[in-house]
Amino acid sequence: MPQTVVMAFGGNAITRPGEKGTFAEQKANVAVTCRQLGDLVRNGYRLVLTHGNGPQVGNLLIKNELAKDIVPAMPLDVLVSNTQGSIGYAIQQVLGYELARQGLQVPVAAVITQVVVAADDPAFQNPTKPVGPFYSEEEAQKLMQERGYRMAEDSNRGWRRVVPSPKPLEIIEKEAIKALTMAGVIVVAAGGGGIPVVRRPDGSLAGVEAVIDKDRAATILASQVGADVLFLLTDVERVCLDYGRPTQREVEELTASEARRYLAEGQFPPGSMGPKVEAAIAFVEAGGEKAIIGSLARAAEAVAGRSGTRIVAG
Ligand SMILES: Nc1ncnc2c1ncn2[C@@H]1O[C@H](COP(=O)(O)OP(=O)(O)O)[C@@H](O)[C@H]1O
Ligand SMILES: NC(=O)OP(=O)(O)O
Repeated sequence: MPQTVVMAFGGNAITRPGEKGTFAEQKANVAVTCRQLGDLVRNGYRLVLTHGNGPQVGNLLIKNELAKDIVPAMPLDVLVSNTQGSIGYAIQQVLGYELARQGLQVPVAAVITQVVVAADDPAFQNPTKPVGPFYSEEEAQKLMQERGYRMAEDSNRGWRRVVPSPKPLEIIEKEAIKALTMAGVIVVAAGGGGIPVVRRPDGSLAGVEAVIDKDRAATILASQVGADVLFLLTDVERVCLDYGRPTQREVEELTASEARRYLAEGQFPPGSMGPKVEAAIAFVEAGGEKAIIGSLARAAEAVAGRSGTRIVAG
């Protein structure tokens, strides 16, 4: 039975801090990982990909506001769907080309994915998800005063706008994603954490203004496709303890209970590394073989166990 692998491409790794966020930059960053996936495919792995959208959806919010007197502004759930299309398109185009270059003809398809959240999730009153560009503290103060934005520091990298990030509960298109995966298609699903929707009493769905964390959504995706390994790929090679301090040190392996302890100690911020560690713990505690947090640029080495931080049961 071939192994199934879920890989999450981080939004801040698709548009890296300091980049403008052009589509060419996003494709170039995605290509670095796609070039490394040929061996996985050749060795018979089933691949399910997902991706973040923090920088990208935040940039759409800015466009929304700058053009609001010219064209209608779109709600945040629609902007998330836009990023599923654009980043899904980038991955489809680049991965299809890289696999073909290696003599592998494997279909790649992005699925517009809705993810159910709870209407009363406390996250709606406590926005923590960083989106859009990085600002100086002075610029952030100005945006908070003049635009009423909620802003927060993002892992010592600068200040960013933050939006609600409710807990993902269910992937609506799970059957389609699973059927395509079992048919040998490389599926790009739950992009940007999924389009956040709530289920009304009559069973209908309605979009809500939020950005779900893609690492948390990746855990649900992994359990629904029966993944053996979950990769959370970002722009650092490993998880660190005392990150940003003189005593900073990388960690190669953590048991779920060690990771949970460090999480409780505040080692991993809620808007960046925290959700990755939470997702990794949830995956292995739900029976997954291992979760690996590593660099988008060193995916093959992470698969081979030569890079990344492994979170294992125990
Ligand atoms: N303990 C830690 N170890 C490593 N990176 C950390 C840690 N705490 C915070 N970070 C930050 O988390 C970032 C990755 O989270 P994030 O930017 O949200 O990822 P992505 O958008 O790629 O999924 C790293 O670039 C780093 O700046
Ligand atoms: N939605 C989401 O988790 O995006 P990032 O990967 O950019 O945080």
